[in-house]
Amino acid sequence: VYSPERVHPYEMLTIKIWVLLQPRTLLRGVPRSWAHRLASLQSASKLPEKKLQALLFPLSALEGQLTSGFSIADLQLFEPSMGDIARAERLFCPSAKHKIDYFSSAVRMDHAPLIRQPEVCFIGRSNVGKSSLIRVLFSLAPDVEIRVSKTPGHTKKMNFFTVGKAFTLVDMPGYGYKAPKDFVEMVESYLETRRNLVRTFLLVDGAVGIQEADRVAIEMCNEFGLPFVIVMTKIDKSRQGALLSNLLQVREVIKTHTVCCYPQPFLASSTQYTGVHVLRCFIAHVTGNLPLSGDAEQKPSH
Ligand SMILES: Nc1nc2c(ncn2[C@@H]2O[C@H](COP(=O)(O)OP(=O)(O)OP(=O)(O)O)[C@@H](O)[C@H]2O)c(=O)[nH]1
Ligand SMILES: [Mg+2]
Repeated sequence: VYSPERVHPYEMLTIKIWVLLQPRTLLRGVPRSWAHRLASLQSASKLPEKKLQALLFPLSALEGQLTSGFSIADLQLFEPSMGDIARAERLFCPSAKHKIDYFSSAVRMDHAPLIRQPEVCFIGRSNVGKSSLIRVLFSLAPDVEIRVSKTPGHTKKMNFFTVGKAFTLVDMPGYGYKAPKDFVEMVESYLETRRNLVRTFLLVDGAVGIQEADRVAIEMCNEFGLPFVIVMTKIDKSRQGALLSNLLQVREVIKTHTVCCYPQPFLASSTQYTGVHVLRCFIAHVTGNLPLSGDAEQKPSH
């Protein structure tokens, strides 16, 4: 899995976390050659503390830009420890007993696989970066093929991926511009009827904020009583000022127009890997695969 040519430089962070935290505990059960390779790659992962913090918790990096009267602490509710992050990473790492794989696709609900394990799905406008984010979430399982494209409307079906027996993740076609014709029939009925759906990730472009089509999607989540969470994507492309004002807009919408939305928006960049590790941890947590240690558990997590 960890062939050096295939590992993104920021994925080294995972390795760093693993090796720096309890190597004996965490690497127990990992094949010897693999453990050696991890250790030898560790030297390549010397991220300075501040950069590490910004990479893991991008909200914190915005702290300095905020006006008085508003603090990131009000917003950043999900703060897993490094140990939690490391444990979540293991779930995203395939092994002989824990296969991470594409499972099937569906264009209608009666074609959706009958899987009982907890499920999360990714929705958002076409081109917002759903498939790209899923691809980096699965970067520790490089054999899982996820197609992304510059052209909006690329993902045409609901694509199901299984993460061992732990959970399923669904990549959805986008809404808005170039949405597939059967989008409503496909995605709305999925959201309305899928019993094992434990969390919906609604992706919003960090550079443009919540658009009209997103408001419709939020309304739909409210109507179906779905627990959902907003993820702001492509934050590497967004100017800090724009990102900040869009973040405040998202926060306001969550406060005033949502019923079951997680109060914290997440920030992510699929090219820089920003926010990806914490998202893995959040997914592991909401699918019931990761009881959190310490502080994070005491914070609200509806
Ligand atoms: N700079 C930057 N580009 C991104 C990021 N995420 C996605 N992109 C680009 O945005 C484009 C669309 O990405 P996709 O992941 O295919 O978007 P999608 O939401 O799955 O789109 P549909 O399947 O058409 O609904 C691609 O050209 C990606 O390379 C990001 O975090 N940063
Ligand atoms: Mg897609």
